[in-house]
Amino acid sequence: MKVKIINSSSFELPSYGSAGAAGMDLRSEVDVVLWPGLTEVVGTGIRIQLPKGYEAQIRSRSGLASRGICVANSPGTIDEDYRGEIKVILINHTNRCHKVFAGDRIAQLVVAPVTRVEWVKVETLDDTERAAGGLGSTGVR
Ligand SMILES: O=c1ccn([C@H]2C[C@H](O)[C@@H](COP(=O)(O)OP(=O)(O)OP(=O)(O)O)O2)c(=O)[nH]1
Ligand SMILES: [Mg+2]
Repeated sequence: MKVKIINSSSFELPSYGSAGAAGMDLRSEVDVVLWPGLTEVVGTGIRIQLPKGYEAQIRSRSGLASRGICVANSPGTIDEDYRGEIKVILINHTNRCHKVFAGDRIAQLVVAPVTRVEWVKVETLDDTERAAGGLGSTGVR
């Protein structure tokens, strides 16, 4: 997949953390402080060109999420036609400041196929057993 490094040539590209990892770990390009309860948009220093028919999802790393540092819009959507810097919207759910240093792995990028549909306007939809039941209609436990 094509990647453009925005600033430094010694920049470490996102990489898979294990042989079977679904996501590549994204690194912060900057030092930044995440204030308690607030979001911060954090640059990763890369621009990418997704293969046709694919999107990328930005997801939290569980190790950080378990300590209250999450991707606010997880999964963030990177469109196939986006050519800007990949940015990670982090939120600090804790009551303390959290420091991110340049090079820290802050999120993960999962590349996934996209399905697109076209609308067909109708008057009725096929019946199902569920019908309009939702929001816990099958029970909560
Ligand atoms: O976490 C994210 C989410 C989005 N983007 C970039 C890539 C994506 O293709 C573009 C638009 O994202 P989205 O469609 O989620 O945001 P929007 O609020 O609908 O903005 P737009 O009007 O630009 O589509 O912003 C990021 O860099 N990080
Ligand atoms: Mg959009």
